[in-house]
Amino acid sequence: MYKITDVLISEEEISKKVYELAKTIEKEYKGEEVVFVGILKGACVFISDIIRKIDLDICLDFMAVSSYGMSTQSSGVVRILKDLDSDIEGKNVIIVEDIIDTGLTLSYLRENLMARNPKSLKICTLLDKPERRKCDIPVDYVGFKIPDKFIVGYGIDCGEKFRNVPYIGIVEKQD
Ligand SMILES: O=P(O)(O)OC[C@H]1O[C@H](OP(=O)(O)OP(=O)(O)O)[C@H](O)[C@@H]1O
Ligand code: HPA
Repeated sequence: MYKITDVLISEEEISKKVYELAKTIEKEYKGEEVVFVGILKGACVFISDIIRKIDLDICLDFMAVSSYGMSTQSSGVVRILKDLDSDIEGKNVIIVEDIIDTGLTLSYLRENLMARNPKSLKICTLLDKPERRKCDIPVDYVGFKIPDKFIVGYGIDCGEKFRNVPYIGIVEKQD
């Protein structure tokens, strides 16, 4: 059984960072349309919060992928469970992720979306765990760099639990 043993990032810190990221993106895309692609399920809370702070013409779309299943280890195999509803050819696209860990999910998604010929493709993640990276991936907007701990909350799960926790917590296995 997994339990939250510590708070890593508080609700207030998240909210401040989400606002900062939103304003950076808003400035960089002034006068342009942007398609925000949320990666389900983990990014559902982050994308809902960030788009409401961005004053631009935006479209919202989602992809659902899974590489962790019910475990705390990436399977390394990324499965698309739901594809985009819209065509992104010629569009500015920002992939919105909750966390980059090994980088395998984003590396697969980036290649997959680049093949659809967007005008531009950038990556925005709330959390980045650089110590665990298995492949190089350019990340344009990062909220927090975090240590190599398994974390949950703010949309992020462990075995489908803890997504509704409003802060980022560290989980550990308890007997
Ligand atoms: O960098 P990586 O090691 O590939 O890990 C990052 C991915 O893992 C999590 O998704 P998960 O497969 O757990 O699905 P979920 O978002 O539905 O929880 C997370 O939301 C990222 O998409
Ligand atoms: O630390 C994590 N927690 C939950 N899901 C994850 N997927 C990749 N890393 C993590």
